Amino acid sequence: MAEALTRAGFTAALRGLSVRYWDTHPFQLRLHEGRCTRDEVRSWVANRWYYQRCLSQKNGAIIANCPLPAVRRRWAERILFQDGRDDGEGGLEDWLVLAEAVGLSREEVREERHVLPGVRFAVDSYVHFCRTRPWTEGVAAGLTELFAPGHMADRITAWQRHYPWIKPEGYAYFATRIPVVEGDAEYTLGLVLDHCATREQQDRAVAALGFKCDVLRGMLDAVEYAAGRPAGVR
Ligand SMILES: O=C(O)c1cc(C(=O)O)c2c(n1)C(=O)C(=O)c1cc(C(=O)O)[nH]c1-2
Repeated sequence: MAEALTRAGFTAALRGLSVRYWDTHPFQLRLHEGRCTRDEVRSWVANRWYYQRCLSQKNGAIIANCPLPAVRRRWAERILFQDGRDDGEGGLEDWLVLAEAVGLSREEVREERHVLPGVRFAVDSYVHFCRTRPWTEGVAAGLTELFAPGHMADRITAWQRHYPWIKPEGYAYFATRIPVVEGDAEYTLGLVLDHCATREQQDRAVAALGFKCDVLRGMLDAVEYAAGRPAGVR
């Protein structure tokens, strides 16, 4: 087996996957350039709901697979972030506010009426991955958060410029998430660097992050394919 990478080398291998992140996907480019219709913006929001609503289940799976109390304790904060401490609080609630701000009803989003098969398959495979792989790989898959903050900030600027019809309260999710995501990503990177010591573990962590990039891009492939096609003939 090849020698383990240095911390710097391993970090560079993980960060190098930024080229596979979803910020350069054709749908994402169109969305940020203001070339999406209202229905396409709504489709992105309604489909992304499925990802949001599965995050706590995949985080629960990582916790279930992790034998370290300190890691479990910290990871549990992510579940509270999405689910809130009570009904009507947390990231999922903020996502429903975003849904309403783009003209969707809570019911149609919650009932997953617009969730496309490809999005379901991609997100379900992420949850399955975190259930069945060692916790270090589940954690490494979450490292797309290293690439997310700039992209999320660009999204707010682009949407405000190009889609003035979106109600401003819709941005609450991103406003709350952006300051948290950087800290989360740095913590996660430290965990992966500390706990993936052999070359084999390091390679698996890089592969996990690559897999996660595919999950995100797979979601957008489905949304882009469905764009402009009436339901029923997709
Ligand atoms: O808006 C985005 O572009 C974006 C991307 C990602 C990501 O890269 O997976 C996450 C989020 N947002 C996010 O809000 C979030 O809570 C989140 C959790 C995770 C994860 O894999 O655990 N990714 C992301």
